[in-house]
Amino acid sequence: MTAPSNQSKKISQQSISSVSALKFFGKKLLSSKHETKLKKKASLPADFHSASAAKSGASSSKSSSSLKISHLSNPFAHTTASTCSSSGAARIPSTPRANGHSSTPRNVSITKLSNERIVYNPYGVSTAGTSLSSVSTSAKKNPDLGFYLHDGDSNIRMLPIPIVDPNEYLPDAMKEISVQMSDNFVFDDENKTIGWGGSCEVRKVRSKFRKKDVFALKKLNMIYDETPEKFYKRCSKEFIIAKQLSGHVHITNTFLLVKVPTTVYTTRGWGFVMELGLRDLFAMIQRSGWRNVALAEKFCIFKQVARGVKFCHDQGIAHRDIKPENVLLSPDGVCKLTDFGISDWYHKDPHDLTSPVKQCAGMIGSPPYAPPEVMYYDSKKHYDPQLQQPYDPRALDCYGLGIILMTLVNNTLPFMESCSFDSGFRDYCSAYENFERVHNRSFRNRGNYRPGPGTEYHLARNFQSGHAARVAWRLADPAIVTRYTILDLFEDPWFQGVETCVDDAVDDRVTCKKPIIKTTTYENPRGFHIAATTTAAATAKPTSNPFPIRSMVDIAGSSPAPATAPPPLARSNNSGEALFTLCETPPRLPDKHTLHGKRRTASPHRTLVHHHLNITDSVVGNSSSIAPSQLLAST
Ligand SMILES: Nc1ncnc2c1ncn2[C@@H]1O[C@H](COP(=O)(O)OP(=O)(O)OP(=O)(O)O)[C@@H](O)[C@H]1O
Repeated sequence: MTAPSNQSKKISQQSISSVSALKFFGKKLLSSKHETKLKKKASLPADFHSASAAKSGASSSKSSSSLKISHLSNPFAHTTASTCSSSGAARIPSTPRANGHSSTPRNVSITKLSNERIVYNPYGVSTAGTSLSSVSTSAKKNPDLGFYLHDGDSNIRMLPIPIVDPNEYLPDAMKEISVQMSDNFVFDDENKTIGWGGSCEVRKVRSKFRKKDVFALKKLNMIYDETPEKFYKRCSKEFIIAKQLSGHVHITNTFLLVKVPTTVYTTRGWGFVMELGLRDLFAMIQRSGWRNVALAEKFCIFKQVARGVKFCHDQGIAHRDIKPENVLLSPDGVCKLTDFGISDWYHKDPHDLTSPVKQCAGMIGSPPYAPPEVMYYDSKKHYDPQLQQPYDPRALDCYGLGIILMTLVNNTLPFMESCSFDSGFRDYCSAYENFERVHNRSFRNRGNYRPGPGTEYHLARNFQSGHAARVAWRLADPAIVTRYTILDLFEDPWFQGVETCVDDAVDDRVTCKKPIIKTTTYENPRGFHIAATTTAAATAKPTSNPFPIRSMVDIAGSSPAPATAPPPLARSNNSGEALFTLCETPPRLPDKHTLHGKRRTASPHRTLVHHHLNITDSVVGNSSSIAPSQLLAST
């Protein structure tokens, strides 16, 4: 791996000799309409790419690099408008929601909320002097959440007590009988952060009832001026999408949305209990040994990621932040998409997959993987507003796939940004047009499967196959109208012929270990804990749900019910006898019944033997418990 201190010399606009910078430049884009505050707090110098490159390697954790977009200001506002802008302003739900529900006082509060700006701060602290550059390198590497504990300062981003019950924000089908993390899980003794991102910290948690069952807890943090209400909406939307997609072999399973208590490990808030990934794809590519990985294995990884993207699109969801950091490798070596923080339903009516596609506007995604139509919204570039046209969010995912394929094969990013200010991108565009003009005039035509560019083209040189190069270039077509769609990709004969070591027909719900849920604790208005024993009968979803029946979109677009309204979910056994007992501390419950305690079945769906994990191990050493971000920090 390239040493961080050398990176500034090696990274140039034209070529990047190491993907170590990738994480740094893989920052999420900020909506141009919401960048005023960020400019003040996290402005990057004009010579950012060259001058900051050295720092980038040293601070390559996601938390130091990512600039979360501000479209999350009203993430649940699904309107009938054709534009699903990434900017909060464009997402004000002034029009009725697609489900036709009329305005309620809740809508009023949403409208008010959506006028507030969210500006991303990787550390969740919104002090006037805070900027990315002002955060110490050590803090970037290992953000210490200890300072969140100082609740007296209004700038400190800590959720007010009481933390809202996640069930209040979830559709009925996703409500859980247990929402307290500590009911069923304990933090791993290792006390290590295994990953972090713009608004989260990921730690290992263990089942209280079967210690060898380890999961990831993605503890979610508030960002900048985010209100608790916005926080809850943003996080529940991410959870709903992640949960909707769970069960596919190439999607990281997200099991529960839970309340996390303040402990020595972290501060109170919400968190996702997820399937634990071994490391992310970025951590693999970043290692020097990646260069020796056989092309067949790289193509296999690419195909797995593409299957994950296709599944998202088939479900009516655009991921919108496809990049190697958001691909986790399972302990079995299976590639799984994660991080649905800026994903969205892309149909006008999310429930109707035949309804028209919602167009997006604004900057979404992460620069090396974000296509030109997105980069036009970068206000710093001062593009003609005429170029800022609404775009199909699925095309963003396809472009990201193309850049991932180029990166996997070339062992480096093709260029920093897909815009005319980047000479590497300009060269790529020239090469693209040249190839089309000189070698294959119908290159961009649908159904043209003649070989793509060959060794004479810089960004096709290492493919060793004109067909593989064709797929990469067609996905990363700078022109959105001719770019491969996910269906085009799956029809491509070369892509179809790529062998994978994973059978995507396997239902991950069968193979993936799910957490055991045995204890349920609620706080009643008198402050007592109400602990419930889950029995076989109680494992069924509640029939007498105290929450009104609301659709996913309904919940997403509305404020939570008033704190006093919903009583805890009632449970009863077969005879109708209540299973709740009042006690001051939750009792330990007998290890008899489980909610999700299916045993993992046999093998991890291998059809062909590849060695992703062996490669990783040989490349990174015996580090199965080390998170990608730690690897980055330690190199
Ligand atoms: N289930 C998991 N198992 C293991 N590691 C994980 C898991 N989820 C996330 N990570 C690690 O934590 C990192 C951050 O997670 P994630 O991308 O979900 O956070 P985020 O805040 O949404 O990031 P971003 O800054 O891109 O928005 C990932 O890149 C990965 O390395």
